[in-house]
Amino acid sequence: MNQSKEQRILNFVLQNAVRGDPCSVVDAIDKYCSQKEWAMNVGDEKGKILDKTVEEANPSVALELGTYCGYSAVRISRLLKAGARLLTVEFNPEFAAVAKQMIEFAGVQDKVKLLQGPSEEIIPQLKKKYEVDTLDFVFLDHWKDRYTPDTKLLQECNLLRKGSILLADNVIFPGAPDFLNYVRKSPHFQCTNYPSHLEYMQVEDAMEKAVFLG
Ligand SMILES: Cc1ccc(Cc2cc(O)c(O)c(C(=O)NC/C=C/[C@H]3O[C@@H](n4cnc5c(N)ncnc54)[C@H](O)[C@@H]3O)c2)cc1
Ligand SMILES: [Mg+2]
Repeated sequence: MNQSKEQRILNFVLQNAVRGDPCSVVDAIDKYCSQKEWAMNVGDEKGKILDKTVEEANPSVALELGTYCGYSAVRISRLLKAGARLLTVEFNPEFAAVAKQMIEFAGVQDKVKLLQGPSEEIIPQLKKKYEVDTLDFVFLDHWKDRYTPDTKLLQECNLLRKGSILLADNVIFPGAPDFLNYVRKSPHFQCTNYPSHLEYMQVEDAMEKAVFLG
């Protein structure tokens, strides 16, 4: 059975990155996906915006929606302080299997918990099953039409506190117009837009930061 693109990306990392070195894993994925096969990782240009936002949040508990191959899970977790953790949600079993190996190779498995399943089912379980009180940082990078319902779900489940930072990828391309409309119109969020480009391309894209005001 021939390999998937995601397995080819993982193999390139296993052969070209340094075990236990998250930066070398991130660089290897960017190298492969910019030179060989495009893939929907957040990439290095938007990755730098992600880094700055994670450093601003300095989260004890972070959530990622849409693990895919684990690029941003490795990128985020390499910046977490001792004892902090990232919960990352992925419902495609093939992608979850690749991401699990990516996370272990990078050596960040003690900081990252990969939750396999749909975000709409997992979010309501975070408090009781995963011992979350509130989330300090949330990275949204899953199906774009899930950004708004899942943001509302995070609010309904009391998972956000004053100062919780949401960061959404792709608000220009592929676009998340209803999400932008929702957070920018809501009195509960203070929003900032960060223009950038689609990963590995010269296409306009942007990230949106939405700070929960309580
Ligand atoms: C053809 C084409 C390709 C790429 C683009 C440009 C482009 C650029 C980008 O940066 C992109 O992030 C995207 C994009 O579509 N991302 C969707 C990412 C989904 C991942 O998350 C998983 N997932 C999706 N919904 C859920 C859910 N509820 N619960 C749990 N996991 C979920 C999936 O299983 C995937 O692992 C697209 C435009 C057009
Ligand atoms: Mg994306």
